[in-house]
Amino acid sequence: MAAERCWVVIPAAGVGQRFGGDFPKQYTKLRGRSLLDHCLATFLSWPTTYKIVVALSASDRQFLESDFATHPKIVKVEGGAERVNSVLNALAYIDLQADDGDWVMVHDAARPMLQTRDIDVLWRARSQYRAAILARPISDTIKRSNRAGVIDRTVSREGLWGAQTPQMAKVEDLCSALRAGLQAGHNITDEASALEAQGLEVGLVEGPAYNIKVTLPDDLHLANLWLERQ
Ligand SMILES: Nc1ccn([C@@H]2O[C@H](COP(=O)(O)OP(=O)(O)OP(=O)(O)O)[C@@H](O)[C@H]2O)c(=O)n1
Ligand SMILES: C[C@](O)(CO)[C@H](O)COP(=O)(O)O
Repeated sequence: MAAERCWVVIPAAGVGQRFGGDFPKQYTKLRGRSLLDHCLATFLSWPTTYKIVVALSASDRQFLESDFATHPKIVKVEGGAERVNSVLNALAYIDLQADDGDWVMVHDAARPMLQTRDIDVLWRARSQYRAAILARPISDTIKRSNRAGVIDRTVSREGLWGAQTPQMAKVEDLCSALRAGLQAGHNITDEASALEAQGLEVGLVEGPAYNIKVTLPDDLHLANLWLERQ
């Protein structure tokens, strides 16, 4: 039986509005390397990566400075208006090349701390689930606010997880789920939500606390603190 292939999609066409700054946050340096390049380096060092499809803004000129701008395993596609559109554009490329049964992992360029050992944990879950994601059980007490920014009520955290990435599925499943979700007008903020909407079982695989998404400036400080402990 041929070795199972895993494609990788890195959505990296965002503007980083919440992060601020003069350029898109995926090009912010963390220990001298851009957030995006941290992700690319990790997946390039994972032996099962088949190809990496990076979705970039049409106006992106900074990827040319990436350490991996001309890497043979990396393909560039144009991103879209929302993250889901960027992912779907990358999948459209993969769909033309994928063999039946190929897997794909989608990982945010804004999550630079992922390690190959974390990818291995998710990859091993394919024996148990047809789709799975890294996620973290919620440990804080959860509050829902009212319009005045006051606690409206406490929400049980029982069974609540914070979704991370990578999110893994069969190429054909993810392509059809995202297309169906968009067609139905769903607000798709991660791959799992589209798969769930199609009735697919998506496994939850515990991811590391350090696999944070750099969304706000403070998140970059947190990432640096984690790296100091490595
Ligand atoms: N149209 C978009 C929007 C987002 N992303 C990517 O999706 C990932 C997660 O999105 P997020 O953290 O929200 O990044 P931004 O959209 O850039 O942030 P903001 O919402 O603050 O603008 C990022 O790697 C981002 O580059 C993308 O490829 N295409
Ligand atoms: C995909 C994701 O990282 C899972 O938590 C998250 O949904 C991305 O959200 P964003 O607003 O596009 O950063």
